[in-house]
Amino acid sequence: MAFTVGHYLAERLTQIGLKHHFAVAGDYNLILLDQLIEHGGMKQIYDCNELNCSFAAEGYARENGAAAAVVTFSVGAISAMNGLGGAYAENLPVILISGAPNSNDHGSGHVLHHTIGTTDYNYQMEMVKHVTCAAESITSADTAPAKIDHVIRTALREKKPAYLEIACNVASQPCVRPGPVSSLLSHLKADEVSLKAALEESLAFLEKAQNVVILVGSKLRSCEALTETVALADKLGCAVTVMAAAKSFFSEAHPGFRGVYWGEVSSPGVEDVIKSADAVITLAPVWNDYSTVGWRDSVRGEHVLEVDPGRVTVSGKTFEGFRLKEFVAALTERVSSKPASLVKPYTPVALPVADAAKPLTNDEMTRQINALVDGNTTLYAETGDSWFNATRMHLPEGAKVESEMQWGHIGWSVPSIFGNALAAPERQHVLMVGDGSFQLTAQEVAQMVRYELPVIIFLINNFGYVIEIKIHDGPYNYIQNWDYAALMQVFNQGVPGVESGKYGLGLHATTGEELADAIEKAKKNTRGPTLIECKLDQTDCTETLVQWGKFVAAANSRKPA
Ligand SMILES: C/C(NCc1cnc(C)nc1N)=C(/S)[C@H](O)COP(=O)(O)OP(=O)(O)O
Ligand SMILES: [Mg+2]
Repeated sequence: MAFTVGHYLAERLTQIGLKHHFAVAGDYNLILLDQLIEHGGMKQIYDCNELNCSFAAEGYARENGAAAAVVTFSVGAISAMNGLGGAYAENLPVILISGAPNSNDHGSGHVLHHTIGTTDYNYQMEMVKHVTCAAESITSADTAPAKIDHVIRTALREKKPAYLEIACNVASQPCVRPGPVSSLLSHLKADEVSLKAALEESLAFLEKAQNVVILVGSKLRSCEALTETVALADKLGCAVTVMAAAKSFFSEAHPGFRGVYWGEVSSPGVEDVIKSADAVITLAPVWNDYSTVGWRDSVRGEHVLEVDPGRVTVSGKTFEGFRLKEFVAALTERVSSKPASLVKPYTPVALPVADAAKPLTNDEMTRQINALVDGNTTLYAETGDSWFNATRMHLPEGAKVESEMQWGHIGWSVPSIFGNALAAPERQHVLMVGDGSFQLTAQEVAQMVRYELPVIIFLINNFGYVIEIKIHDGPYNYIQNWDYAALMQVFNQGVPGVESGKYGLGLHATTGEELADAIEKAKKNTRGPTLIECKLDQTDCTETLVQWGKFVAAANSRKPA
């Protein structure tokens, strides 16, 4: 078997740790899909559409560190670009690979199908450059290795999505074989002078402080510094708080954990922990309109040691030329203990057990889901009140929470948890998704049925876009109601004569008792997803959402300057 361009790509993707890639077929990518299968290093997983394909890859990258999605030209890739926007916003190295027109067609004046009908097919490359850190077009085998290596190395180094388009007549062309993958995985060497200067300035800043607190931000995972952060917390012996989008990036079982900081809508007592500190170490935060509660609050200023990806700012000076993980490790070496901020004990707020026979409430649903979460659970929180429900949960050691608070594309969670479950089949996957979000990508549950993934889906049916209702109400926030649980009968149709792909389970829960019973059934359904449709009153949402929604609405309605 000749080694081809498609094999080279497959070899590199396998070398960086991919065991799967996601795809939607189209005539521009069929030969490439054959090459990827022929190579044998990864399982090819199919999605219902290219938006879901790109989000499934995003979810895979959350667990696996990187991912790849293969789509057809233009009609496929432009849909997938939405998922790339999400991967860019959430700092995830997803490689989008698009089949592309025959290399002989460029400059030929040919009008091709699936294009916008012009004779210049470059518009896709121009578009995708805005949501990637590297983008290359492969129209010949001899240039393929350098372009493939550049795109993969850049994506891994910058933790951002990247893009390749491969002409449909090139994927099966003979190609040289790749060398060691180490050249794609290496990082730039730190500037020791700058690192040392940043360290000295930071130590002097912390030496003067009494009440030191760490605030963990949402970019910390993509900086690969979660372990280093625990070591710093242990050495300082201080309080550690997390931002909502960084929920689970620091263990809530750690003695220093003190809750979620979110300005005025923080967990009880946490705002005071931050406000009473005379030194806050912020680790890779994102201060956007949502995390600042409508620009009302951020933790910045002279009392803050700002540690960002590749930059430290403290005492009026700024330093760069090293990775966050290198700085945190070096700081841990030299910093002295600062336990003053730990004086107050931390007791998470426990939700009361409701009367099981009464209509189901948001609090009771959240309480029961929290009880289901164990150290082996990955809990997905879709945009909506699910964010606030996840934020108020208390997590056991090892539990993970996935959210998308920067991009905030409703429906993201269904395909993303599908990809995440494929990356970590040994973990329990639990999804909290609202009725409005679910309607955008519901069909990807069929793939969970097909691949027999026992994802437990809490479909929160509060009859509309409640988060939007709280921000600004109008007729546009009300949607057609579905029988969501009944969808499983539709998806269980399976292929006649084929045993697999028929074990989805759909259940309704209108009381605490019904929900408890449904959860027990879901835990026993190991050969397919279980969707539990939780019916809630439309007015039943978290108080935090109501407060936060008001402030965000006020920010949105600022008069033009
Ligand atoms: C419509 C929209 N956001 C606007 C929006 C519209 N389109 C896309 C792709 N992404 C978005 N965030 C949002 S948050 C809805 O309240 C979600 O409704 P649902 O899933 O039902 O959750 P809640 O009821 O808890 O709000
Ligand atoms: Mg809703």
